Amino acid sequence: MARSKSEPSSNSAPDKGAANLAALRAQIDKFDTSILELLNKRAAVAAQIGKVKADQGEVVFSAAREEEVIANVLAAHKGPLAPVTVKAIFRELMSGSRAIQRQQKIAYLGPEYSYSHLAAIQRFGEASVYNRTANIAAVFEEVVRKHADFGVVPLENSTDGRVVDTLEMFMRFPDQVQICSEIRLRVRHHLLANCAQSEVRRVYSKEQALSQCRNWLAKNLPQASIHPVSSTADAARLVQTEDHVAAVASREAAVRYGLGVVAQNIADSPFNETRFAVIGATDSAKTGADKTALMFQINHTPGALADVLTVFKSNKINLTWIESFPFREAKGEYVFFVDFDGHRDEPKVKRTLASLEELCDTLTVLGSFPQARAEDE
Ligand SMILES: O=C(O)C(=O)C[C@]1(C(=O)O)C=C[C@@H](O)C=C1
Repeated sequence: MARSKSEPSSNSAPDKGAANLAALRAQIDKFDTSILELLNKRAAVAAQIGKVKADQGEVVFSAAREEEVIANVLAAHKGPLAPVTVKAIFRELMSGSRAIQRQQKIAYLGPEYSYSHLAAIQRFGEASVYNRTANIAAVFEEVVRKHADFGVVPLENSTDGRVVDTLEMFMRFPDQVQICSEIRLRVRHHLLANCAQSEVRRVYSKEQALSQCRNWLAKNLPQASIHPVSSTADAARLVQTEDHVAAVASREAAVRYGLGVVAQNIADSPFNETRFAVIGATDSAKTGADKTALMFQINHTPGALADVLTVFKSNKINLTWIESFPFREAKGEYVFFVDFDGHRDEPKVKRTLASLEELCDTLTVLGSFPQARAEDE
């Protein structure tokens, strides 16, 4: 039968396109097989490293080595993949290596899909086991009792400042945990609901998240009442059970609880980041781009803090964080928390610590650890 003019012939453009697509996909399939083979070869080497570490009584997670791996691959990377993608792939690979060596248990402040949980997943990947706790004290207790290998605790938020519960626990367990890694998590608040924005009558979230979105909520949801709850993830859970309600929470919480993202990035300040500490039994080896965290007390005399700061200045040490915190056991006394650039194994840091020992009533090195990159660095 004669082909009508409108019928595509076998070598028409759509057919060519389909053949092209099939050929390109065949190339991808071939690459995937080669990549998989290489990934499993890498994992087999990681398994051997695991045996060496077990023989030497070394811990599985090496924050310093993981930073080195990421730095190496980013330095060799030429695109077209985005660097964040490369970073995520290699973080996940190392999560898989650790799981082969010995599955790591990570304690975090719950519930699931809280920002602490997201920070923990960012550092430890999908192949770790996560234990959620009801409060920050319990994260420390899990690590101290060795029920968890590591704990993830929030230190400070760019809008709300320090996290009091965490600082208090460092005071309560001064020599029993060490900071081995830090995590910088961009906090992105969204309005989650299963109804239209105009139908929302109540908004739930954690106090801090509500305060970080106060102007947006007043302008865009004037009809809704605001209700603080224990966490952003809990707020998302509540939206599942009530009508005409919304939560301020993460995109991950929307996925977990099957909610729509009604409005994106609703925080009043465009930059919102929380810095977390990873606590464990030991701190981290030197990488060349490290930080050290200290906690100290000084006597109550004029100029005592200035003397301490002079020690940092004369050793050319850059402070990155300082907090004073009232000491519950003695009225009017303060404990200071300081972070600075450098590792406690560097000579100038050793000199600084020796001078501080002389000046301070108590001095605790909370740990040296690699400086965290921002999420998009
Ligand atoms: O180099 C090591 O110590 C390893 O165990 C290997 C490896 C990796 O997969 O590259 C895995 C886990 C460590 O935290 C660091 C790196």
